[in-house]
Amino acid sequence: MKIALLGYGKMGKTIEKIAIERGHTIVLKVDKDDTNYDVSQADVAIDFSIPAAAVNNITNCFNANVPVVSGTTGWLDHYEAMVSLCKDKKGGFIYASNYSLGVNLFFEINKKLAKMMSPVEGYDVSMEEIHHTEKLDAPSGTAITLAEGIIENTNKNNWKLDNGNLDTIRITAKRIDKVPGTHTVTYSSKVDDIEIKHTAHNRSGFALGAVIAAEWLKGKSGVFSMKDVLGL
Ligand SMILES: NC(=O)C1=CN([C@@H]2O[C@H](COP(=O)(O)OP(=O)(O)OC[C@H]3O[C@@H](n4cnc5c(N)ncnc54)[C@H](OP(=O)(O)O)[C@@H]3O)[C@@H](O)[C@H]2O)C=CC1
Ligand SMILES: O=C(O)C1=N[C@H](C(=O)O)C[C@H](O)C1
Repeated sequence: MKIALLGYGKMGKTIEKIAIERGHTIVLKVDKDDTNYDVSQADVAIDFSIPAAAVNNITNCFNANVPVVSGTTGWLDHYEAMVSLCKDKKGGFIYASNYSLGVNLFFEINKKLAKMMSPVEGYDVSMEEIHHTEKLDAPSGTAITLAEGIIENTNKNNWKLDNGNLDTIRITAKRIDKVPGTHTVTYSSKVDDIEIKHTAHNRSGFALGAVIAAEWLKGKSGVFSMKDVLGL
């Protein structure tokens, strides 16, 4: 399969390695200030760039009729606009805040735990995410997905960074050199804590998931999620 890499930083380079190991060819690498590229030669594009570039890169893929796997976080105010554009152009689109199999299982555990905790009195839910110091967005996309999973299944109606009250989920974002990504959801009462935690040891899980998503998306049109790819 011919893959275009939109964004060639830490993730772009890890994805390249795994894609080549799985027999794919990288036909295009796009990095900073490279806005006049031609993606049409690719079977699938994979965007892991920066929040300010994601919308333009995804739009270019729809215009060139190339399905796109979007991993960049921090641009989700424009998600519905990209879904509409995808439908108008009959494109193929997957966005996931986190492509790793482990985190996608963790998302499901999080929703089940939220459902169990919802009727139980005396517990307050909060979240912590820890990432490397180069990360541009906070809270992480993964933390937002976890918060949405809790909101769907409890009486919490929003999340807040570094703040929270009875109705909201407090998310704390920490930046520590080199940390690939750690997410902890804690239900705290006066007598105990219940915690679930996912720790990424490196970026390979994210990258493998993105390549598997690209293999799955090739030749498809529509808007999909990692639940579709993994059959969860
Ligand atoms: N969904 C998931 O599973 C995961 C998502 N991510 C997300 O992926 C994104 C990238 O992460 P990471 O690789 O660690 O970040 P990096 O900063 O290492 O890489 C981003 C790259 O994009 C480049 N870039 C800047 N402008 C553009 C542009 N217009 N078009 C294409 N590329 C551009 C940057 O260049 P320069 O440095 O020169 O500005 C940089 O090389 C982040 O949003 C991160 O949150 C990360 C891991 C997993
Ligand atoms: O920027 C990162 O590194 C990561 N970003 C994603 C996010 O915002 O959730 C996924 C992963 O945690 C690594």
